[in-house]
Amino acid sequence: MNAIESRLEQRGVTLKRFDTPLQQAEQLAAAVVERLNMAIAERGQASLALSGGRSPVRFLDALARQAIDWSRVRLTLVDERWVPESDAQSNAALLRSRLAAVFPRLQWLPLYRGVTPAADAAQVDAQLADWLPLDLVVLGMGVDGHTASLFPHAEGVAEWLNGNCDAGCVASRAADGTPRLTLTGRALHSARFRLLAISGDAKLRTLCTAVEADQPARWPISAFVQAPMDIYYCPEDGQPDDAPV
Ligand SMILES: O=C1O[C@H](COP(=O)(O)O)[C@@H](O)[C@H](O)[C@H]1O
Repeated sequence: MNAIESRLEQRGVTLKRFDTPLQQAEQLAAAVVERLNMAIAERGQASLALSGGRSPVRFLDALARQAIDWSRVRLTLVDERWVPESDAQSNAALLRSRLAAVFPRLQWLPLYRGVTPAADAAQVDAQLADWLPLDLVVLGMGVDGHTASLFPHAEGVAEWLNGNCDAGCVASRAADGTPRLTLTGRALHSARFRLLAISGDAKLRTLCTAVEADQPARWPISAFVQAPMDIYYCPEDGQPDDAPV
């Protein structure tokens, strides 16, 4: 076992390595469905929060192929760019297009509402309260160590990373200052299970640094790398040909 695996083991987290992006995507989709089916069997429905960005395309395509009672699944995002779905940056648009085969059957809670970032976050927060604890959260991570839209050293981030944060959804900003909406520690820590998907050497190095440093305000991902969580890692960061750029 190498250094990162043993560090993660101390936190009760398992790192699963995959040789190809396709294997990683398919195994991640299978793990999601297993968790959703467990929740449906126990409580009659399942709640899921997914990440956006560039990385999840293959995973979303694999998820859309899964046979599960999608009408019992409540879906939201862990974060959103404050843009309408017509914008290429929209995480909601990514989910709607890659999950097109199952999307009409899901119960969908969008983050962007088009009022103001703060008003949208307050509206989502009120609706999300009924969904907590989420059954499953699938996180991604940027090379800078951000996860969801919880960015290093952002104003408010130390509080938002905390499980006792007042709100489950807040208005945040990306490193370039653009407005975002993000779930906070209140929603992400209380999830019954978390999966983290990362690809490429650079992200694995970030994860190692984040876990080693354990300074959540600098490396927001480190706040969530704790049980219950599995990490799905592939050294290759390949996107399918039809992935949005
Ligand atoms: O801004 C975002 O970044 C992270 C990582 O995105 P990726 O493009 O490197 O995959 C993502 O998890 C988050 O949902 C997204 O809005």
